[in-house]
Amino acid sequence: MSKYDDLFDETAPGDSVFADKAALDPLAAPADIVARDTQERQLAGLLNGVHEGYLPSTVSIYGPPGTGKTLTTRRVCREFAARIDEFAVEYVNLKECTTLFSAANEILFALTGEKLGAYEGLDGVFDALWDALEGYPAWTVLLLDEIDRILQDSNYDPSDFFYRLLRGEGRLQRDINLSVWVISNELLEVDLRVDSRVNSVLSNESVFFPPYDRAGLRAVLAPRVDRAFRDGALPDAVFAHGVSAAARQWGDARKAVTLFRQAGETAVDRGLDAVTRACLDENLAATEREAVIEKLLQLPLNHFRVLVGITGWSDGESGTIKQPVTTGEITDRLTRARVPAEFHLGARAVRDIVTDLETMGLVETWIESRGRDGRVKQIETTFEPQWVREAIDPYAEQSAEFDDVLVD
Ligand SMILES: Nc1ncnc2c1ncn2[C@@H]1O[C@H](COP(=O)(O)OP(=O)(O)OP(=O)(O)O)[C@@H](O)[C@H]1O
Repeated sequence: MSKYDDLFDETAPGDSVFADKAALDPLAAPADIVARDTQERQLAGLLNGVHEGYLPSTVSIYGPPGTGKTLTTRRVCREFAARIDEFAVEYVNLKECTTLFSAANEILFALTGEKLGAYEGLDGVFDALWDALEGYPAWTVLLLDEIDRILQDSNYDPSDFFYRLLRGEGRLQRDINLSVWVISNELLEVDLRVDSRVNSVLSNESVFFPPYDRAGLRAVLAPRVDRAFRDGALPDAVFAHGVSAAARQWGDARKAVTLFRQAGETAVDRGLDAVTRACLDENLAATEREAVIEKLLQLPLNHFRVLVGITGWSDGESGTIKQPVTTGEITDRLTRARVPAEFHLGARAVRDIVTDLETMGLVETWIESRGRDGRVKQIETTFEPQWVREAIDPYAEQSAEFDDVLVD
């Protein structure tokens, strides 16, 4: 017997709690969309404008992650297109597009199945877009997902790009009815920091997707866990406990689905025939850690540095990370590293960044009175401070400048 026979034997699902684990894959589209009735109605109302000869130039679909924005909007638009011949919808995910040229090309690809070479430039791609849209039904909705990536383009101004898409010559000349729906975490104008010229051509139409509450998550999860687990492998009380915790912590359907899958895997690892509260609690902590680290990796460099400063002190005896700290301690920690002048952060900049971090929910602050020494601001992370240290390596890997400012 080779070692692989043993390996596969050992990891084979014996008495698994799962009946159909794929039901807990957040990428798998559910048969029905539940708990988003208000949003489905709003979207349908907007689309029905077609019957009156009007679609808004833009619609901002916004809300926190995992609240069903993409799923619901795509589904409602697709169902409408299936019923109305003069209407078409195209969905474009721009997550890989860090330049406006590549974003325009990706849109072109969705419409025509082809991309243009770089030598054609942005003008060439826009011309091709209008050409393609001429062959489209009278009304077209372009759904743009994860558009915030294009803010990174230093060659073009995103506002310009948007202005062209909404008011471009080619579009006006050919009288093309294009409605651009942007899916993102924030309102379109906030997310893209559009200038006043673009702001004046946005339609102010928006559909907000709030985090799911307990009832919402229960509705989303119930049909999935029903399929995913064997009879009796997820007791009602354990299900209710997981739903409440997920609603309290995130209100995010994707994370909630993942939580139940991981809890099931923990039960299998431990040879249990049912998922327990402990299986859920353990994974709640792990999912929380992953979510925080993911958030830390998205932070601008100085914000991340200040967090490194906030968690950069150890308590002498125990060696654990000292919390809370003062603004003075943070600046002190940051200036200890050998940092080139252009990266210096003064006390005032640190204070501003701490305020930002507080708004983002990453730190908490309060004022402590120290008698004759006056009042001192105390700062600590709202999560396990060790997670900042765990984020340092992955942050450094993705940031060319981080090595210059690393606090040693
Ligand atoms: N109302 C719902 N009914 C059924 N499943 C849902 C619902 N909402 C979300 N889900 C599940 O959660 C996953 C994530 O949803 P979706 O991609 O629509 O979120 P999102 O709000 O667009 O998130 P992000 O901002 O992170 O892109 C979906 O693929 C689906 O599995």
